[in-house]
Amino acid sequence: MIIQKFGGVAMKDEQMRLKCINHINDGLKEYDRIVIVVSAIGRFGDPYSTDSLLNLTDAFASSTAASDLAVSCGELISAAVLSAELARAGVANMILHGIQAGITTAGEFGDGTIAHINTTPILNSFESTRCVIIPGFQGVDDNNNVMTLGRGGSDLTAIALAAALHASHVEFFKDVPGVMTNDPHLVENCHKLDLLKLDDFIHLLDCDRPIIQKRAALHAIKKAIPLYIRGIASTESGTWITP
Ligand SMILES: Nc1ncnc2c1ncn2[C@@H]1O[C@H](COP(=O)(O)OP(=O)(O)O)[C@@H](O)[C@H]1O
Ligand SMILES: N[C@@H](CC(=O)OP(=O)(O)O)C(=O)O
Repeated sequence: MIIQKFGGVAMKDEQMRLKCINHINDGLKEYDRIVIVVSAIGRFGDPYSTDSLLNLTDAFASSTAASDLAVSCGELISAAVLSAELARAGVANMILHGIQAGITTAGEFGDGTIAHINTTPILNSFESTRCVIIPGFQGVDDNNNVMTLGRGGSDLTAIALAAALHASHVEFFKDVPGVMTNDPHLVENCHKLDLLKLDDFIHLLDCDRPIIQKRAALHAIKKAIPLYIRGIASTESGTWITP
């Protein structure tokens, strides 16, 4: 089993999602079961992106629980869109969301942590499909309230699921060909790294827009989960990050 994570940029429009579907089909050729973790579609300004949902009303400042419920819908919409487009492409799949996904959170609304993952619903789903989609960035707390995991939290969803399900690794699909020596959108003449240790990777995440969420990478270190970061639009090999 592998986990494939598609972020907001990979999911941003139908053309990009066709690339996601190709990567999912490639994954299904090689692995018997795939868990797909998706983030909300697009970035600020796109209607169902996390930032757009966060800005629906200033009143969210008065209820972080209400804010989390609204913002979590971005990942639900994204999961539903990908599920339908996969089905249209002939790829059988199933979505597990909310309480169905078995992800229990703790902590504060807007910045929760994953306290526990009950893998039974996902494992049961694999009896009828090889492809399970989980909306990232969220879980439900002990009172069944939806709670989000902090910005970039779909990365944590993906890595925590890999640990709980004993997946072989997590694949991330990005708008860059892999992990570079620096953020290529900020620094010229960076080059791609082929192989990296998690302990060295963590130092590349102390920036405004890290390639994956630092909290997620720390979880990968704790649980010894290999990561593979590659370009959504390229066939060239990406970066392996190993424990
Ligand atoms: N060392 C790095 N190598 C490559 N990209 C980096 C690096 N550091 C930061 N980035 C940034 O990470 C971005 C990809 O992450 P992000 O946009 O969060 O993806 P996603 O949509 O999957 O969440 C790149 O566009 C790049 O600007
Ligand atoms: N959509 C959430 C969670 C996330 O991880 O998104 P992305 O994978 O697009 O960075 C956010 O913007 O914070």
